[in-house]
Amino acid sequence: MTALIGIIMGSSSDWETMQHAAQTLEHLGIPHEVEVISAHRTPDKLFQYAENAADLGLEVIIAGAGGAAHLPGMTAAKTVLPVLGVPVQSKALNGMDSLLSIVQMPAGIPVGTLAIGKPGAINAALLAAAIVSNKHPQFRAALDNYRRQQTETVLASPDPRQV
Ligand SMILES: Nc1c(C(=O)O)ncn1[C@@H]1O[C@H](COP(=O)(O)O)[C@@H](O)[C@H]1O
Repeated sequence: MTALIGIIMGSSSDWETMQHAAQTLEHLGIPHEVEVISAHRTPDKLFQYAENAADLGLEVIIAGAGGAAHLPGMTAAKTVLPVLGVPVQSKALNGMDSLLSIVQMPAGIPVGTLAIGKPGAINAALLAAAIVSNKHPQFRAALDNYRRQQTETVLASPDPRQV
């Protein structure tokens, strides 16, 4: 099966965060691809990627970027595929800049914005998995299993006063 989910990020320095999206999809067994693409530094590559994404079989795009994080919004401007934005934690402003520049899209061009950093990257993958499961229900079992394991881990956790 070709990749159903595309993970893109503004810089290879975002990989530390975005690897958690890739690892989550790996764990769920959902075909995905990863690329570094920047709306600022490689605008032509971004336009080409977003315009061709649906034809190449992608069903959801996860876009992570930090600082002036225009990548998710510009991707959404060039495709009607669902775009999930992950604000990468920036050094200067702790990711508030990333968050606000991704979440405050004008009406008409939606980006589903997740939390800053690793939790956002993991949840973007889980949400993308839920979206593709509508068309590919075989992945739903993996999602159910992920939830079950999580619940079991919490229920099995020791009394925090003894740790
Ligand atoms: N926000 C964007 C975009 C974009 O939105 O197109 N391209 C790169 N960047 C961000 O710049 C930060 C610093 O990048 P470098 O580490 O390469 O200097 C990264 O978090 C990246 O996502």
